[in-house]
Amino acid sequence: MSLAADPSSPAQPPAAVPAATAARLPHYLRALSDFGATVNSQDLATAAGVDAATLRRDLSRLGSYGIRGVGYDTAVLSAEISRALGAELDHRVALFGLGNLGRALAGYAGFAGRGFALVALFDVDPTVIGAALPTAAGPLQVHHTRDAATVIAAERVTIGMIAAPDGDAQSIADLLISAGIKSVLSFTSGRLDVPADVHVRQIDVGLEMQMLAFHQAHLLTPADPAEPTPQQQQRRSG
Ligand SMILES: NC(=O)c1ccc[n+]([C@@H]2O[C@H](COP(=O)([O-])OP(=O)(O)OC[C@H]3O[C@@H](n4cnc5c(N)ncnc54)[C@H](O)[C@@H]3O)[C@@H](O)[C@H]2O)c1
Repeated sequence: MSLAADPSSPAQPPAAVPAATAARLPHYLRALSDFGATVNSQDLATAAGVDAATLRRDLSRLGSYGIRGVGYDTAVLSAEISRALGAELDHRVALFGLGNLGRALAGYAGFAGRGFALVALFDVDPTVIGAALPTAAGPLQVHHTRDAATVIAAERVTIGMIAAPDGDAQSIADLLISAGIKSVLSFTSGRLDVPADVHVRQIDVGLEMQMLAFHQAHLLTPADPAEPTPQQQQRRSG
């Protein structure tokens, strides 16, 4: 009995999946790992933090409809979502910057299960160049950033990850682009100037903290009731 689309069918073209749906797919995939052989849409939606209608609409875009009264086959649905996310592809990642953050990323074991292999490490610090840095997948030699073009080609890197100081991010991005890399994940703050066909995801932790501070400030200081509403202001001035 097939509860979802045949996993041997070809992957959906990315254009068929709206960006908002694509952004929710990793959450569904993570949530699916908490369930047994089948899961109903309400339980999966709750675990993923969305409403059931959104989940059903998102999954229908992948061709997965589930079965009334039974739900979704978790293994089939996981394969379906992984394929839509390109997780079955061999994503080979190069990491630039092996300081506090870079070492933590290199040691994170969670990338491999999602189809990402860390295959190249770069830094400019002479004390680490040539050393074998421990990573989740075993020790990996650190190269100098100036050798990136050669190593990226040899290691068939497809994704560049930047955990170097903010001021070095653009030059590293330029280097990645000239080496043919189209996908960049940067933990630095500040805009990166890249061609239109290069996809940059930026994780600025400081910015995220500021957003939390903003919400916190508004939670703690609710709008002053003495403050006139825009409508009241308009009436007064009118
Ligand atoms: N540590 C954190 O918790 C944290 C959190 C959020 C964001 N960040 C950002 O991540 C980046 C790295 O932070 P960190 O704390 O790991 O810094 P860090 O100073 O500990 O490490 C930076 C590393 O980058 C290397 N480096 C410098 N120029 C380079 C280049 N051209 N190519 C490759 N490597 C180069 C340095 O030699 C060093 O090993 C910064 O942009 C920082 O703002 C850090």
